[in-house]
Amino acid sequence: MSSTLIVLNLKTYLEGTGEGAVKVAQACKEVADECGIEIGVAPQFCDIYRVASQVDLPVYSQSLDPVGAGSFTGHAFVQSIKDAGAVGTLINHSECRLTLANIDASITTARDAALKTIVCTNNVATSAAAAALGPDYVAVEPPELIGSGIPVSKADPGVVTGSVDAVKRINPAVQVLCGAGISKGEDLAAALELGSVGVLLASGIVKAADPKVALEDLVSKV
Ligand SMILES: O=C[C@H](O)COP(=O)(O)O
Repeated sequence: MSSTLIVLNLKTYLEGTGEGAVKVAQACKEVADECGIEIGVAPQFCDIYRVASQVDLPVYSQSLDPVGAGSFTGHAFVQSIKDAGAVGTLINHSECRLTLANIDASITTARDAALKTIVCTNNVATSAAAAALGPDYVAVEPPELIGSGIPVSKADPGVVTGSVDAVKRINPAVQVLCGAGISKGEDLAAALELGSVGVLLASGIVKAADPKVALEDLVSKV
């Protein structure tokens, strides 16, 4: 496996009782095995167990709450997420924003449970701030490009290179992903050329007529 990472966020695109998530995860696994690039998937909370127990690939939670065991209602508890089979979590996705203090607490909560952390950011300044908190990855995604089909690597390359430079300066152990509008092989290739180690993406693959064909295109130029 290369050190490139692709994380496919299923958001709330798929209805049903998890069969759709398993099917897309299976496509991710097959393409990952074919191309040697790590591909993870972030399903709905209630699908984590089903996906992780049926498909051998890295499963991420779409978020978590920094609460422990006990008197907490309506929260995404880290131990349940981990026991369901997740290996990591997104934090502060632009569709699930947190305060700085909660980002910090979520990273600590995930790290204490040995879950990998991907903190989403919206610009260079927030990428720098996130890097200071020491997650495994910062994923920079300009919100206006999310779901647009216009790839960040083409529309706003500066936010990727700026985030890579800022993160490297502040905490070289943190790796940078980028996302928003990524769907094609040329988008992933450009993202890597800009210095990121991979991509966080969703609609271009999940909404494709055939997600496996879309994934094969995505990895075709690296
Ligand atoms: O989590 C994924 C990002 O929000 C990107 O979404 P998108 O690929 O649909 O633009």
